[in-house]
Amino acid sequence: MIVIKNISKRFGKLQALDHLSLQLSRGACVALIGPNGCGKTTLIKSLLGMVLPDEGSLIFNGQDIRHNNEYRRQIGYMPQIGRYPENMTIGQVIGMIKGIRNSNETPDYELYEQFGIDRMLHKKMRTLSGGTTQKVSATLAFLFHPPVLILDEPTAGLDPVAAEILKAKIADAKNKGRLILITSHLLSELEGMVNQVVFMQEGKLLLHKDTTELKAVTGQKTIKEAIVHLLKTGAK
Ligand SMILES: Nc1ncnc2c1ncn2[C@@H]1O[C@H](COP(=O)(O)OP(=O)(O)OP(=O)(O)O)[C@@H](O)[C@H]1O
Repeated sequence: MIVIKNISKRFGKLQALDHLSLQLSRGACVALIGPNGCGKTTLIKSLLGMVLPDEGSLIFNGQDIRHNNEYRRQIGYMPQIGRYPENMTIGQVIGMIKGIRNSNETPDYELYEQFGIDRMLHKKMRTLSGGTTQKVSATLAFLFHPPVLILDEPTAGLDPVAAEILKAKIADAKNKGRLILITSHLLSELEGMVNQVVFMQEGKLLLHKDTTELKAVTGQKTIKEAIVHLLKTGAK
């Protein structure tokens, strides 16, 4: 579904992505992990067309994304920090996004209902807490039934009840065969949610493995233990 071929991106002297290749298929729920500054967000932004790689190509459903903007309609994106027009209310933001989308399809209002967004529609974006902004971002990411979801630290800042609601929604999307890419530093949160791990370091892909295989080759029980083991032994 997504084929990343040998992409590199420099910011001045800094090599944020370094000849990275990766294939992601439908039904995969992938944890994108690695130390701060290793290039995870740059990779995500490249997939979204927000960062232009210096070299390499990104193929979405067989088409190079440079020649086709339409592919973006198929991706639901939840940014780490959602930025919205601050004087608009939640209701106006949701209405605006639906207007831009201009689709006859019935939106997915499950998160909207579960997060109680209907009771907060009048609130201005600038007055929202970080967690409420995250709820709006999550609602928008899932609103149009996207076959691909890119979630940047999705549960960071959410209260435990909201985090469980979102995790159940991610599990449901996974069961429906969507492709889901999640970045998180909370490795224990990813346990039971993801079925593949992509580990990046200094802009390079260090490993891409099924979670069962990762645990088997490292002899560890959890993703967290397996990654710590790999980092200590330097093995791949
Ligand atoms: N627009 C930019 N201009 C200059 N440098 C940038 C820019 N965007 C990212 N970088 C640099 O590229 C490197 C990779 O950043 P990126 O945000 O992709 O890392 P990350 O893995 O998402 O980090 P974190 O885990 O902290 O979110 C960092 O050193 C960052 O400072």
